[in-house]
Amino acid sequence: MVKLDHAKKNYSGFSLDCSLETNPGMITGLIGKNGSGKSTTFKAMLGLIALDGGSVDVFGKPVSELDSKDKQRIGVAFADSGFSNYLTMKDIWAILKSTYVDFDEKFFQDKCRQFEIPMKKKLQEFSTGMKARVKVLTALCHNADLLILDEPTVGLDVIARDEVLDLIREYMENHEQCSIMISSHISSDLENLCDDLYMIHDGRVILHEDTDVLLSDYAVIKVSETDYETLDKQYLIKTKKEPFGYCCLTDQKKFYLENYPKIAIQSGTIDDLIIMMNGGELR
Ligand SMILES: Nc1ncnc2c1ncn2[C@@H]1O[C@H](COP(=O)(O)OP(=O)(O)OP(=O)(O)O)[C@@H](O)[C@H]1O
Repeated sequence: MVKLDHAKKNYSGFSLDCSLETNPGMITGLIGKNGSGKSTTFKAMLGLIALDGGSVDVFGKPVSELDSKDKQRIGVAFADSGFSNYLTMKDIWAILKSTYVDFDEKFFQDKCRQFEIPMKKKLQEFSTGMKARVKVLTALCHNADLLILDEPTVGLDVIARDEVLDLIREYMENHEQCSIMISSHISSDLENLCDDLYMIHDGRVILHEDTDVLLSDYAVIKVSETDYETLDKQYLIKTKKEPFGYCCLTDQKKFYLENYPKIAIQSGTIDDLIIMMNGGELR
């Protein structure tokens, strides 16, 4: 549904060169630390920045050729809601209704009620959590086929984060053929939500894998210097020198469990993977 093929963007001190794709029926996550290029990637996907190279296709055509009908099929939540802080929820409701042909008024009303979003207060009086819910609701309210959600949970406490993630999950259940691209620097948010994950670092995709595979086949191996010498290194992706010896990342956990029953092998969490992929030496 979206395909970036070496989409390039150069800023002073930063360059993006990103290839990724997301398909119908899938929630695809983009993980990376601050400044790694997540928002720039999303802006490229929406044609909001001029590329310095590569291509971006959405719904099978170049993003620059999307017509207004195509754009109706996209729901977007960016860091900035795009609405003036002087608007009330009632104003926003009217704007959404006149903007989107397929605006789902009942969904919007039900969710505003569920989240106790005040209708007559100005956005500037809303809490961070309230603003985040509004942002996601505006992306989800018009039955879009493609959702692009840039850090929808940023700045939220655990409960608010769960509510937003549940909202996204529920949307996917009700729109089975839709495609969702979501970014976060909080890996646990995406671990339980996404079908596949892209890890981005310094504007480059450094890992792409199905979430299930990441959680089942990847592992962190900790070994002394002596054990490291005898370790079969063919399935190690990264190795980092530590005071105790070496910390290694593998995508073949089973192989090391079967062949080295005595060494410490931990099923990697996504955070472990990020730490290992962002440091250490590639093998
Ligand atoms: N318009 C711009 N002009 C110059 N530099 C920019 C511009 N937009 C982004 N950058 C730089 O590009 C890099 C990537 O920024 P980007 O916002 O894509 O990262 P991010 O992964 O979304 O970060 P965060 O998690 O902090 O939102 C940063 O170094 C940023 O300063």
